[in-house]
Amino acid sequence: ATGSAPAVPIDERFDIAYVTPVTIGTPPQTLMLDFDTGSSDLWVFSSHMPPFQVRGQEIYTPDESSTARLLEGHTWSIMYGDGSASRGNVYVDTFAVGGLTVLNQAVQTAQQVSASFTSATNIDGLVGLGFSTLNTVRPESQLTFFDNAKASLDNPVFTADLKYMAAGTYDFGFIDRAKYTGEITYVPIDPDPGYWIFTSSGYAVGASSNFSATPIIGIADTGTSLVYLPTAVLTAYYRQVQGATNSRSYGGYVFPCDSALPSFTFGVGEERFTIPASYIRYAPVTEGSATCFGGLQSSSELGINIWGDVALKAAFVVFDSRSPPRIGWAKK
Ligand SMILES: Cc1c(C=O)c(-c2nnc3c4c(C[n+]5cc6c(C)n(C)c(C)c6c(Cl)n5)n(C)c(C)c4cnn23)c(C)n1C
Repeated sequence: ATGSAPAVPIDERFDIAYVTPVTIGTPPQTLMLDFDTGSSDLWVFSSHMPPFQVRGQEIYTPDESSTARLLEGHTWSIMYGDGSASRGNVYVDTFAVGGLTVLNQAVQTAQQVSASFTSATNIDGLVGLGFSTLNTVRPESQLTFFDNAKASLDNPVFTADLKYMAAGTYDFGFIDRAKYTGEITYVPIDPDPGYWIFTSSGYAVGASSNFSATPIIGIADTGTSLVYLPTAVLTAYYRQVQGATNSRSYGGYVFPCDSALPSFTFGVGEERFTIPASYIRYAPVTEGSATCFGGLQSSSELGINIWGDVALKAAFVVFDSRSPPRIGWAKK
């Protein structure tokens, strides 16, 4: 089996997050979920939430699904890198995305979500595509939809073709030759931490003329908007940007929106991927401001580097869960 589904930006002005249509239950209930390689819980806004926490999101109502079964005594609770959080109980039900159907998928129903989820009116929940070891359901952790689907897929892979200010695609079980050019460069993944962790071979500010061959260990994370890199890399980049400062009040590097920006190049093995300046001129710090927030930010407080959507949009990325798992990057 194979599947293919769109990854649609939730906001038409900036690439904040991408959502993908899925159906859950019988008859099918359609929700728009954020497919996130940085986590491993499939959770949804649900009829178990207090109504004031729901602001326009679609909700999953297990009582209206003839195939929903409560997973007695199981609960979950998750906190994300931006401090947002959610928790609740667990059902198993039929889950379908892009022509793929998984029977008895663990669907984590929210009972509580933090304010930032309530205000994200276009996100009805998340689908974790990380390794199932990260799943937070207790007492027995659950498998991701991809792990449940894997045996029936033509190949144990999924690919991300995210786009700047446009709908991209998640493909499952196959690698679409029409979505990339040249060859795919594969590098090993360390699955132990549960993330898609790989080592980038280095970076260059601007085109890859002055490439600095320094290993950068980071996670490929479709659920994170920006790129978080070591301070040394960031100072090298923002040194080239007129008026750039690391603002405590805005919580990161900002610069005048009309400043000239270099592109940013990162290495995967011998291959070089360039993030255009337009992706790094991420968004005005507030509506209409002449100060812009950078798409490259510091990972110094995070303990891990994160290649979020700003980087993933610059490539076609293959998440290959053969043994041992590996990640592939190609130009497009
Ligand atoms: C260590 C880390 C992150 C690691 O993941 C991270 C981050 N970056 N985007 C997101 C997340 C998103 C994507 N996302 C980003 C958004 C931004 C930047 N803004 C202004 C809004 C309104 C957003 C929404 Cl609704 N959604 N979602 C849906 C969730 C649950 C996220 C959790 N963390 N997160 C941050 C900000 N930091 C510091």
